[in-house]
Amino acid sequence: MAKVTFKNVSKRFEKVIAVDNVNFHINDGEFFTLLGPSGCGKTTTLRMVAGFYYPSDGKVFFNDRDVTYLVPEARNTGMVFQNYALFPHMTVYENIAYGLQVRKIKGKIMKDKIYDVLNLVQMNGYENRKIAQLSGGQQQRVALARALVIRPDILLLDEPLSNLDTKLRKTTSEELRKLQKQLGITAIYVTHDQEEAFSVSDRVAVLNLGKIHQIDSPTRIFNYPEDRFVAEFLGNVNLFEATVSTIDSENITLSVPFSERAIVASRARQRQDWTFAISEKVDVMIHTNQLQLVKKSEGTNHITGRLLMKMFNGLIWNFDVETVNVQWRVSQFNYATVNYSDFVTGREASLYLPPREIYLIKRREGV
Ligand SMILES: Nc1ncnc2c1ncn2[C@@H]1O[C@H](COP(=O)(O)OP(=O)(O)OP(=O)(O)O)[C@@H](O)[C@H]1O
Repeated sequence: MAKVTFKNVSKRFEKVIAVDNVNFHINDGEFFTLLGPSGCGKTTTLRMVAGFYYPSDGKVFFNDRDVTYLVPEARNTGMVFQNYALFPHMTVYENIAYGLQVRKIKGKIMKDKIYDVLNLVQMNGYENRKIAQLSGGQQQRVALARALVIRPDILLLDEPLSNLDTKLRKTTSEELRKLQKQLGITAIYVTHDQEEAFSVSDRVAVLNLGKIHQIDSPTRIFNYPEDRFVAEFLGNVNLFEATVSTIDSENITLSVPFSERAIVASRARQRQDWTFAISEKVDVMIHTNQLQLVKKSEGTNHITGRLLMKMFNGLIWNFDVETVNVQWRVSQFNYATVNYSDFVTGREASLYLPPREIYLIKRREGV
C-alpha cells in the first residue's frame, strides 16, 4: 500500500502546458480518479505516477519517499492501458507471466502467482487462449491480471473500460471497485466519464486545461461544485447568472435575468465555507431533477415559460422549457399515475424552483 503526493507538479511539452502546478494527496487504499475532458492532462498526470514521464517542475512522493525521477521499474506500480497493450499472439498465461519474468520470478512461484490472479479476475480456464481469441471484456480482465500479478503498491488505470459496451462497463466497474477494496490497494483511475468516475471512486479530482478545479467525494462534487466549470462538466444542471439582493438568516434573494421578481434560495443549501455579499454576482445551479414542471405559475420562485420539447426515455421524462433569457432542462421520474400529456409542446408550461435546491457558485479569479 502506498500514499501518493503531488507537490506543485507541472509538465510541459515544448509550448504545451499539459499539467499546470498540480497538488494532491492520495491515501493508502484509496480509489482516486482523475476526471476531465479530453486533453486536460489526466494521462500525463498518471504517467508521472508511473514514471513514464518526469515532471518539468515539482515533486512526486510515494509515502515519504521522493520518487520524482525514479525509473518506472523501481516504483512497483501496475498499469492497465486503454488499449490493454497485451501481446495478441501470446496466450493469457504468457501475457501475465511476462511481468514476472522481467522481475526474475520463475517456476512454481510464478505459476502460483498466475493462477491466483486468474482466479481473482475470474479468468481461470482461459490460460491457454490467445489474446486475439478473447472478447473485449476478457482482454480487459487479462490486462488487469497482468497489472495485479506483480502485487503493485499502486494500481494505475487509464480509461480501462472505454472499449467495452455500456452494460459491460457498468458491471466491470462495479467488479473493479470490489476487487480494489478487497485487495486494499491504492488505485488511480483516469476517465472522462462522470458516471463511471462517481461509481468507482472514493474521491475524484476534476481537471481542465492542466489544472485541478476540485478534489472531493463524488457526492460533494455533485452537490457542491467548486466553480462553474465543474458544474457544467458534470452536466444535468441548469446554470444562470444572478445578483445577490438581500440576505437574512434563512434565505438569500437573487435578482435574475428571467423574472422581474426576485428568486429565493435557502441558505441551508449553500456551502458553509462561502459567504456572499449584497450586489455580488454569482452563478446559480439547479439540477435538472430538482426543478419542477407545473401547470400554474403562482407564488414565490414560480416562473412562466413555454414547453419546447418533451422526451420519454423509459425511466425519466426530459422537458426543455424556454423562459425570458434562459432555456431550462427538467428531468422527472416517470410515474404511471402522473399524466404528462397535459404538457403540450409549444404551449405554456411553468417552472417551480424549490429554494432548498438552488445552489450559489462563488466566482473566483484565475480558473
Ligand atoms: N508527448 C507529448 N508531446 C506533446 N504534447 C503532449 C504529449 N502528451 C500529451 N501532450 C499534450 O498535453 C495535453 C494533455 O494531454 P493528456 O494526454 O494528458 O490529456 P488527457 O486528459 O489524458 O486526454 P484524453 O482524455 O484525450 O486522453 C494535451 O494538450 C496533449 O496534446
